[in-house]
Amino acid sequence: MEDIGELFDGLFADVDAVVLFSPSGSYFERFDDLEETDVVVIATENSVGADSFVELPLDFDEVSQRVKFGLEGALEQGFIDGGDMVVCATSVFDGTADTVSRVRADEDVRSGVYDLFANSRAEAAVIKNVLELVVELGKKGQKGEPVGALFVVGDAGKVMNKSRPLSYNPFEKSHVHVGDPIVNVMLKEFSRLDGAFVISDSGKIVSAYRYLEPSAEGVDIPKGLGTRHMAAGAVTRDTNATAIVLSESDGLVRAFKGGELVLEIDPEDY
Ligand SMILES: Nc1ncnc2c1ncn2[C@@H]1O[C@H](COP(=O)(O)OP(=O)(O)OP(=O)(O)O)[C@@H](O)[C@H]1O
Ligand SMILES: [Mn+2]
Repeated sequence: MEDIGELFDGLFADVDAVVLFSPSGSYFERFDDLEETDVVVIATENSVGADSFVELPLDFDEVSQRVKFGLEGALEQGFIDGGDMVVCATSVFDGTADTVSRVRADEDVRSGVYDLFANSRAEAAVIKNVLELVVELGKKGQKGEPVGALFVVGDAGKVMNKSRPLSYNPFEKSHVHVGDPIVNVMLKEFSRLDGAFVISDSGKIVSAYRYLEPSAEGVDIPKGLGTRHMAAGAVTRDTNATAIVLSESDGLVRAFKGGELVLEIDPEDY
């Protein structure tokens, strides 16, 4: 009779690399001297001191997103090669490695989500701060009401040139940055009004209430999304900005880069 290990042998056959998501130190050490198989660690911090390390900007709740982010990062940093067979160990339940996925790291896994953090014009921490703010706004709404919001992050000069004010800019001449708790309260308050927020590469709030007027020619966003999302997609094709959008109608948070939808998350999962 076969034992369970043999039955699952196929999962581990011909593996080029093992990817460990947020491993404990002792768990990591057991893998570290594997022969012929590379070990890559993906976590918010490299607390185990791995040589091959990809930084996770947030704990993706959905495993497929976590794995995509990790594999894109590992490909980008050259820890694995396109076409490699990879086994990922991650946690779905209580923080210990309880789930294994076998994935081929080809171009199909590239959704652009790693690229969003690592290769946006804006600093990765700024993207992360905006994403956190938008997720929080999506969870709680504003005064209990669902609210929509559009943040255009990075390449602010060009974004300002492709937009016009809908009202006076409350951030005119101020030097405040996203991520500051008081500023985040203000941003949430202003999100009830129309238009987009424009944020610089370093996180400075350049403007609220901007009406974006990018050329939407050739922008291909999923059907069913309205003008806010169209403007978000289009402005990221017309400039080097990244757009992060909270939908008032379906409550999801989406990010666009290079004219494409690269991330879609449900704030309730975070
Ligand atoms: N070009 C634009 N620039 C800035 N803001 C815009 C633009 N177009 C729409 N918006 C904002 O988006 C809001 C919602 O518009 P609309 O319902 O068409 O978008 P949507 O993509 O369906 O978004 P939602 O899912 O939040 O409803 C508008 O009230 C406006 O504040
Ligand atoms: Mn709408």
